[in-house]
Amino acid sequence: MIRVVATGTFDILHPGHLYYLEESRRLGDELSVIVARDANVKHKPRPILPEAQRLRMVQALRPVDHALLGDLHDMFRPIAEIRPDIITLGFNQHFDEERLQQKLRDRGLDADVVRIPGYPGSLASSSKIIERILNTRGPASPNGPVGEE
Ligand SMILES: Cc1cc2nc3c(=O)[nH]c(=O)nc-3n(C[C@H](O)[C@H](O)[C@H](O)COP(=O)(O)O)c2cc1C
Ligand SMILES: Nc1ncnc2c1ncn2[C@@H]1O[C@H](COP(=O)(O)OP(=O)(O)OP(=O)(O)O)[C@@H](O)[C@H]1O
Repeated sequence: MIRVVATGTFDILHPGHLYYLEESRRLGDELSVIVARDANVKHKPRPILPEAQRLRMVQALRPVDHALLGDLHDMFRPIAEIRPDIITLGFNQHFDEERLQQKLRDRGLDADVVRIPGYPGSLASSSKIIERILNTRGPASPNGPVGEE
């Protein structure tokens, strides 16, 4: 039984998320997904959707066997509980594979870290979808919010 763990924020789902999770699941027999806590998303604007909603949607995706909210303080705690054989990183996740692998070893965890490539498409990105909404429906757009002068 090969256990795989994937991680991410998953704010506003798109085909890039699905591709990352499908490719992660293909590497093993069981895929667990750790969804980032609202309070821990500090490297970019806070998610639009609250963590419980992001979790519920990830849980419903076909490649996903289990989904859980991450720990608030220690990112290695869920990993220590799941004990995966493989941890996948998405193409734009800001972790260095070797440093992460070393930190895992330091904690007595011997998962392999595998980088999954990107899925093409200008709207395969939560931030690009938000940008498009603002450009096409925001107050300054030609189709700005209905009912506003
Ligand atoms: C091995 C690993 C474990 C993680 N565990 C947690 C966690 O327990 N709690 C959490 O809030 N974020 C955790 N994260 C971070 C997020 O799930 C996510 O990867 C990070 O916020 C980068 O988000 P993005 O790629 O969605 O932008 C973990 C990331 C990795 C690589
Ligand atoms: N187009 C894509 N192709 C492959 N993997 C992707 C793609 N978009 C996101 N992922 C992966 O899905 C996981 C969750 O991504 P995340 O929630 O950061 O979405 P995002 O669309 O990259 O967000 P943002 O645009 O705000 O950076 C990460 O591992 C990320 O690398």
